[in-house]
Amino acid sequence: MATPGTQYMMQAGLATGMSATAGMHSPHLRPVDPNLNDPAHVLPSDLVPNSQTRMALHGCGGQDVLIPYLSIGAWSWGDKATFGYKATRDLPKIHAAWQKLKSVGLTFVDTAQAYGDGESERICGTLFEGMPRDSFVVQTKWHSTSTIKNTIMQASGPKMMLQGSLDRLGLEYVDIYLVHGPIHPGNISTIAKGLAECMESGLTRAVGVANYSTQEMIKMSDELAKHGHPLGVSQCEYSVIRRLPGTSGMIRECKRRSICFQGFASLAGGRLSGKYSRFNQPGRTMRFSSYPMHMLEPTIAVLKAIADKHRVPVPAVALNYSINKGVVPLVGIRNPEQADQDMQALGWRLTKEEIKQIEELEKRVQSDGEEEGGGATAIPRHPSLKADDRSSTIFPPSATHRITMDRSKKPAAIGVGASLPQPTISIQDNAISATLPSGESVTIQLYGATVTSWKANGQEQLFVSQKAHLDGSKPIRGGIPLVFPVFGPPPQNHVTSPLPQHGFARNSNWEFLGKSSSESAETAGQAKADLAMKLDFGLSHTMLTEEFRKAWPLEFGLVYSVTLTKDTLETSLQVRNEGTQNFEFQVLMHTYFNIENISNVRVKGLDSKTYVDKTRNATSHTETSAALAITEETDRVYKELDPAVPVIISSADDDKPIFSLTRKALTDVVVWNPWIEKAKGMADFGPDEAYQNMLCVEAGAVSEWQTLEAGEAWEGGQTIKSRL
Ligand SMILES: O=P(O)(O)OC[C@H]1O[C@H](O)[C@H](O)[C@@H](O)[C@@H]1O
Repeated sequence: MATPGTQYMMQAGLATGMSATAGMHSPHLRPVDPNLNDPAHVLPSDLVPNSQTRMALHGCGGQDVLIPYLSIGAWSWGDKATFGYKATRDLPKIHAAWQKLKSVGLTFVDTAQAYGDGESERICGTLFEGMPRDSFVVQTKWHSTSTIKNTIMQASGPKMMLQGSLDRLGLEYVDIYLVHGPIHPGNISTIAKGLAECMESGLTRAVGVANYSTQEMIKMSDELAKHGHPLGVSQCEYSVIRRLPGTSGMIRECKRRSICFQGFASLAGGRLSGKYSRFNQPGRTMRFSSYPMHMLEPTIAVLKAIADKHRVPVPAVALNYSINKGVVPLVGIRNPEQADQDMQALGWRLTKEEIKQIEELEKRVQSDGEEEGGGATAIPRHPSLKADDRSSTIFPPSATHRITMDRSKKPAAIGVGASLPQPTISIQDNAISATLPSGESVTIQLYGATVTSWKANGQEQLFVSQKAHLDGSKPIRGGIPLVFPVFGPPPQNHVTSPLPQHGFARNSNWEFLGKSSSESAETAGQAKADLAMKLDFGLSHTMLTEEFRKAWPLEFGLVYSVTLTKDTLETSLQVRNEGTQNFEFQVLMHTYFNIENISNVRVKGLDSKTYVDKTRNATSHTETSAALAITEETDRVYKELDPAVPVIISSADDDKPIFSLTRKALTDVVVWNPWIEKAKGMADFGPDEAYQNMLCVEAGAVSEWQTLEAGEAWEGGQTIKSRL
């Protein structure tokens, strides 16, 4: 079985505006530097592929997989969330389209475990029935997200999941098996091992990657080579209006390594099919390259003029362009009419002048922040896997990138499911907000991945200073700043010495990696699947400012997950060492709790614990109070706590708990209140008396250093319950 809800994950990625080649999608134009244009990878000029022509793609044991120059995209088959699939209406049309395609020899289907939660693969199975096995080529994809299954299975994940795909397809082997995105829990060498096993056990003839950056693709190619296997395919978004894999050199690198480059969303979600206009916009779920149609009018006019000249339909011109550029285009086909149009992409070639005409236009339509072609919408990249030049797609190019969605064009919060009330997510001013149907909500700034609001029971649970800077100029005073890789002022003569207080995580721009609603339910215990939402954020060394990178020149990947359930807020951090040397770090979740009055709360669960009192020259003491009252400046690091035993902020009046805090792998708890003088002294703290309305109880691993070996990962987190 495919993981239930994966289609909603994919849909959520689309709904949040993530784009296939530029992370968050913006309709703002930003021309591509024409000097980046690299024609070196074009299809040899003497080759005019028709529907019978085959390309050799490198597979296991020196055997080639022969594929047509055009692939049929099967995402829409069975997918309700994005394509509104209805079996009674759509299945007969798919079968009719298949008959047409089959009759001309176009029998190369691209599907995935995630499409329609496995339904696409099942439909493919019905198409292949009775066909000789060598008369079609099927490519499917391992849904490589960090699910519990994938995490536990590591290298055996791909094979195990491929078995499920084969069951749905009704086949003994697939021709090509791709990793759907670089978001797998294991590192690339682990996944390469898994892919090698898939080939060696005869379950697939070739393997490939989708949505990888060039560097990741190279790494996978090198890792597979260690097992004696080639990387056969690299797949990213590519179309007339999204040529980044070409301009960035990715396709050239594919050519150099004899990797078949495939481009998905070849018609930009139907925008290049000629059937839409500014008066007839495509549906909101068609979010690949979702430029407003009026912006594409000049492009479509040129495509149309060329189409008329060659007496072919507009989509055939767009697809022919991809083929000319050395790309095997994938095109979603749902009915015989589309099959008819798209198959006309073959058997002729655009002239050089026509290509130039299209490219002149294309330069005007490129979107913001784009680099090269990895990172699909549905499968955002995993920062811990980044080992390169940030030349990927989900991570925009500049370390100071922001979501720059035009507010007027920005989608409102969009439900991610169809029937039951579902959580919603929205994007506002560089922040992601999630709201549960029951009303609880959370907001996370991309700056620092700082949680700045958590509303439960109709009340704000977190304190944020009225003078806090939310513009990225300073760490945010309030909410839950994340402290990494050093707590407090860094020690002298240490690798962290050049860093500012509390490190760089709270003052770096993070990437939103996507959401899931099914996984979080398991971690949240009682919460139902549709009543929990997990939002993932990523930061890797390549995303740091130059200054931070210099100050801490280690290769790392962080994934910070914020999970909202009806009763809890959970934050957890995964730290991965992506380099070749060990490193040390400290981490802390610096939660500012919103309280009515400091004199009316007590902190419990610290009794008999040793603490370092930072207000008394960092001397050590033992806590004697079972219910600690805060009556002065307090700055203590309590050590060696059992993470499973809650630290509780309770009411002094009736002893009732207000917040409880349990932890995972975080054995220290810092209690901090600046009190009167310090509060006045902090420029970003206000109003002065607000010290009475906040208390920081911070879960961390700060009294010692955590050592992380090369290639290893560490994970820790906290779960907060409020107004119990
Ligand atoms: O002002 P910041 O750098 O945000 O630090 C705020 C506080 O964080 C922690 O609670 C430390 O224990 C305190 O010593 C520090 O004053």
